[in-house]
Amino acid sequence: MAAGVFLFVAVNAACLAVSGNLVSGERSFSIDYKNNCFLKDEKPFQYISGSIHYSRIPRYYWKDRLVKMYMTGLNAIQVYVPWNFHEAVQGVHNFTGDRDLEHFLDLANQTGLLVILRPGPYICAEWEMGGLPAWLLQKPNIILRSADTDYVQAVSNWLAVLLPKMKPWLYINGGNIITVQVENEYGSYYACDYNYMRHLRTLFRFFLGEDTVLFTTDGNTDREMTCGTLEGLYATVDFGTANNITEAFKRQRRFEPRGPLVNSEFYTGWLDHWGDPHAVVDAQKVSRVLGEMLTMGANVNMYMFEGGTNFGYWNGADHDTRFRSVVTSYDYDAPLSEAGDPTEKLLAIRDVIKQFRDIPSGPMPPATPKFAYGFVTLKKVGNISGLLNTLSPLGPVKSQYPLTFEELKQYYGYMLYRTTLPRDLSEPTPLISPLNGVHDRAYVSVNGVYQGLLERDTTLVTNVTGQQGDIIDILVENMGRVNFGSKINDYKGLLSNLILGKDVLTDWKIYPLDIDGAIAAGWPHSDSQKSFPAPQKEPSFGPVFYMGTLEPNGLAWDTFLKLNEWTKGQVWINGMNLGRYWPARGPQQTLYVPGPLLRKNQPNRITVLELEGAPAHLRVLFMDRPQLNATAEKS
Ligand SMILES: CCCCNC(=S)N1C[C@H](O)[C@@H](O)[C@@H](O)[C@H]1CO
Repeated sequence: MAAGVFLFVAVNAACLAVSGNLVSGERSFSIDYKNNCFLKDEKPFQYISGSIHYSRIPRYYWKDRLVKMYMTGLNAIQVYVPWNFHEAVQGVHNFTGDRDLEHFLDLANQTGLLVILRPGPYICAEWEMGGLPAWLLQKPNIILRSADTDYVQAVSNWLAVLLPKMKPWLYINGGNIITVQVENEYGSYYACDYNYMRHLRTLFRFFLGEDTVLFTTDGNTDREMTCGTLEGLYATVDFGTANNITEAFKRQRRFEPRGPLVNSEFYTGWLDHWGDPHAVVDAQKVSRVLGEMLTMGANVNMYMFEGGTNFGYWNGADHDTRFRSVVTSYDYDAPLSEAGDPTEKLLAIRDVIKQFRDIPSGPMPPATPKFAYGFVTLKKVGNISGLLNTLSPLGPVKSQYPLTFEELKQYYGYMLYRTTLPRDLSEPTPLISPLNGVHDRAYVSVNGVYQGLLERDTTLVTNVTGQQGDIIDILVENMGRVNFGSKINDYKGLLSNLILGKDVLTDWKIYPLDIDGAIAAGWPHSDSQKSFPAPQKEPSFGPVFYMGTLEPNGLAWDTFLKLNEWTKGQVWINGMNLGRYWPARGPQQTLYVPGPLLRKNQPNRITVLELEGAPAHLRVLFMDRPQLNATAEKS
């Protein structure tokens, strides 16, 4: 070890065994600024933690993942609380089923895992709008993550519900939550609003008490640490394998001269956007750098340890040079795979942890069984244009100019914008969004015949032909709201007018689409006695629904759905929205299907919305392994 590092380690080495004067049986968790460490019940404590997001794992698999993390030798887990997962509708809170946070905390407690809680209210996390509920955008000029009064009012109301639920779970109150993070990498946000952070500190202190260890996490620059930290909140940093550890912790020391070294997000992998090559991080590098940090006595949380899945519409997006939507899989090349399978990376990490603490004896629980159920051939249900009575039962909202999703109080999924052609268009005529106002993709049909698509930032024109009075349908897809940076106030739909040739399109009928509601109510399978288009096997174009049945075989094992030669769309099985598929763009080629979602002895209902083009064979394939790193050409 280089002399410089040795000196840094010597100076910052975690505290030696000190014994406090704890009243027997009293629990405490605090910071020892003299000896640079955490104290748990007055004894030195170094956490070795991993991030796991309950919102990305079906409830029935929570225990499986937690036990594997415990058997790896972790003594803590780190958990985000996505505000929008629990308050989809303003004022209506849901903590049941897959949202039963207290059950998750209890399972962690039973498993012997402490918890580092990160309730935000903003969490980033490649999660839809960084966890903020989209209904905040109903105030047109709201300044998110600031002292904006409407934002602060909504935040205060939310934390007044969440934090009292969390207080009994604090370690000092008999639970397993040892520390609580305030906001998330606030220093990376443009606002740098100390009044906002001070308000959050007041709220967290009010609801959680004076003894709870509150902290912040920021990325590795001085600006981030300057705007992200606040007196009374312990400043921690995050960095991955590419960073210099000594430099990173020196930056933490500039803001926390004394106290434990903490890397709150040690990146074990990375995220994928549609169209990216699949991100991977070398397992040996991860385990080596982990060992170096633990040797320094640092507290480390590995982000992610178990990534899981962005089911439904929960994926987020980034917007640096352009809008880039995050894929459905949150595998993250993490030590536990998306399906919860231990990887070589996990075993390498376990070998490192063994050098620092006893790890539980006994076998690592195996991967859950996977089954290749094989091919299912679907049949066409119909075009969206022809299904509006089912999908938009309340009918359209009429407006001279387009309205956004938020104005119609529909926050996720798809919306249909309909009007008529203002004149004959015998020649292909450009349809454009001059202000780049298509958020995020628009699929254009005339009289039900698909014409082409528009895409935010990248495809701003498509050609249309038809006759005056023909019906033009524009299906707009919300691809997930930006979760990082200044563009998180990410309105969806047609944000500005569309120009067709020299005409501004007006007099819209706008159809909110409740596809998930219709499918949950049994459509289209419950209509199976109704006649559907003849099952010709022909390629089709534009937004079309298909259905099929995976016949039961007495097994309900994990499986992976591959839509080979399909283009882009959404899948539901037995009413559950599995998320988006886009093999044409990749890198993800399969969707994770959790086994317990399937029925062993009844037909499993498959519904697919293909947005662009389905193959003539109309087949989908259930495989026994994932494929996350290929584009269609290479698959
Ligand atoms: C491409 C920009 C990514 C910005 N997010 C960053 S740096 N990250 C930090 C953030 O705190 C965490 O929630 C995750 O979002 C993580 C990336 O997985």
